[in-house]
Amino acid sequence: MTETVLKVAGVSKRFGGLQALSEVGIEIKKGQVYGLIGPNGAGKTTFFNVITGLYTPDAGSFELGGQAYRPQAVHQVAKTGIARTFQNIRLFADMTALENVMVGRHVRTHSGLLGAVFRTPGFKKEEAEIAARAQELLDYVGIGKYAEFKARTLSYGDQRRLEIARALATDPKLIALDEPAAGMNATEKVVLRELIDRIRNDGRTILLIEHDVKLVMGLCDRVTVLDYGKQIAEGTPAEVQRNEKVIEAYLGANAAHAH
Ligand SMILES: Nc1ncnc2c1ncn2[C@@H]1O[C@H](COP(=O)(O)OP(=O)(O)OP(=O)(O)O)[C@@H](O)[C@H]1O
Repeated sequence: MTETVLKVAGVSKRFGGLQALSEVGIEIKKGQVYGLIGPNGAGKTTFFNVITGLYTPDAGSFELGGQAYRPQAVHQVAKTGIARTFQNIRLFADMTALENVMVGRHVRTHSGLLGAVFRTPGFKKEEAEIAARAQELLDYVGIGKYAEFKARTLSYGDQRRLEIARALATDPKLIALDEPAAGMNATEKVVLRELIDRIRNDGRTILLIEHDVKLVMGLCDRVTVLDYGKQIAEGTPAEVQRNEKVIEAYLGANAAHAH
């Protein structure tokens, strides 16, 4: 049996009078790409924010790599082993690409603040190792030649890849990508798809929110569909595509957009 990486059950979250999530649960196996889709406002980002510690849930149980965890704070969740990217890119704009990835790696280092302040030999050795690893990750996502460029000078697609490199730097059990294809052109999307495929084939496990249904259907092993905070379908892409509730939710959303 394949190992379960993330198992969450009964996640609920209310904002005032709005039930943003009602008892949502997913189980992601090692090596899977798991998709989270649904019309605008369905609760996808809220669900991401809950499992990564940005929002406190009203209810829910959480297990990562077979260990219960409480998603209380973003840095704790990162240490537990979930790394994420954001819908609105969050890089250190004036730091270089390499430095941005090095920051991600510091989640797993030991020298600490005093080592950094006094620049101890242990710290310097560790820094050199971190820089080398960061460069490897930049090469891996295909932007190695921009290592010394400031993050803000990179193209949109390259910034998204840089975010992925930074997430990988934490050696996560699960990498959570929040709309990685947003704002990308067709060519960039093809490259992104290849990258996500490669990350999976290298043994990583990925949770993906994505609006581009074609990308999700082509890439994901399993998909959960949310609508108004409720999980209306779960299964393989082929299964959810022919689910009546899913068809209705999307047709309804399209009809709403038309007005
Ligand atoms: N911090 C918040 N305070 C109040 N309401 C919120 C908050 N965050 C989200 N919501 C509401 O919860 C609902 C779900 O929003 P969410 O952003 O999770 O949806 P989504 O599926 O990610 O949508 P999109 O595809 O547009 O990003 C929406 O009605 C939204 O307005």
